[in-house]
Amino acid sequence: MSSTNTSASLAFDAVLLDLDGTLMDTIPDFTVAVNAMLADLKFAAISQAEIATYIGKGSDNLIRRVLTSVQGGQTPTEELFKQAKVSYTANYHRINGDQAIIFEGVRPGLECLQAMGLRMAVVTNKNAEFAVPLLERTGLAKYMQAIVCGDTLAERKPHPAPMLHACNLLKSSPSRTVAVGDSVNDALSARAAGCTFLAVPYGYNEGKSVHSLDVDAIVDSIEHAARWVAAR
Ligand SMILES: O=C(O)COP(=O)(O)O
Ligand SMILES: [Mg+2]
Repeated sequence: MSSTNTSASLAFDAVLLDLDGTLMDTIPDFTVAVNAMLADLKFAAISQAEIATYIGKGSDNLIRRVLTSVQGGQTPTEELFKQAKVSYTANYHRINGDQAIIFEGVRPGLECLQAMGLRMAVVTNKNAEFAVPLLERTGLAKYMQAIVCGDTLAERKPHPAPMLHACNLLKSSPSRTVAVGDSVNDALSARAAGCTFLAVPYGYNEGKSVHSLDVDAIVDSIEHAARWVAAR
C-alpha cells in the first residue's frame, strides 16, 4: 500500500475503532476484576468464557449480568449492585492493562490508516476512567484525534449518538466514515449513524458469531481493515 496516498483520493475521511475485542484483548483484565469483585462479595468465581459473553454494553451492564448469574438468575438489588460497582471499579483500576494485549495487526493497521491521511477515534463502551489510561499506557492514544467513551454521552452503543459525536469531533460526515468493531453494539450503532461498518471476528460479540451481524465486510485484522479502506 502506498503511504503517499491521502484521504482526498479515498472513499473515507475517518475511521472509528472499538476498543475491547477490536484493538485489545481485555478479557483477562475483565476476568481478574470481576472475580476479585465476586470474592469481595463472597461469591464463587466464574469462568472467563462466561464473562466474555457479558462484555459489550459497558461495565454497569457487565456487573448486573454477573450478579444475576451468580444469584441463579435473580436480578441484584440496587444495594448489592452499588456495593459490587465500588469493588469492581477499585479492582479494575488496580489491574487495568496488566494482562490485556493488543491484537495482531493493530499497530501496522493504525500506521497504514494514519499514513493514508485518515483521522481516527476510539468509540468504546468502556468508561473513560479505564479506557483513556489504557490507550495511553499502550501507546494507542497517539493515533487518535478523539476518544468517545461509554460515559461521554447519556447514550452508549448500540445507540448511534457516540458514533455521530465522534464523526462531529473528526469533522467527517457519517457517509465518509468507517467504523470497525467486534459486536452487535458496534454494528447497530454504526448502521443507525449512517457509517460503513467492518467487523473483526476475533472479539466477543456477547458469545455470538459476527456472521449474524449486518456488516459491509468481515476483516481478519485492523491491518486487513486498512487494506479494505485503501481499496475503496
Ligand atoms: O466495555 C464494554 O462493555 C465494551 O467495550 P467496547 O465498546 O470497547 O467493546
Ligand atoms: Mg468491543
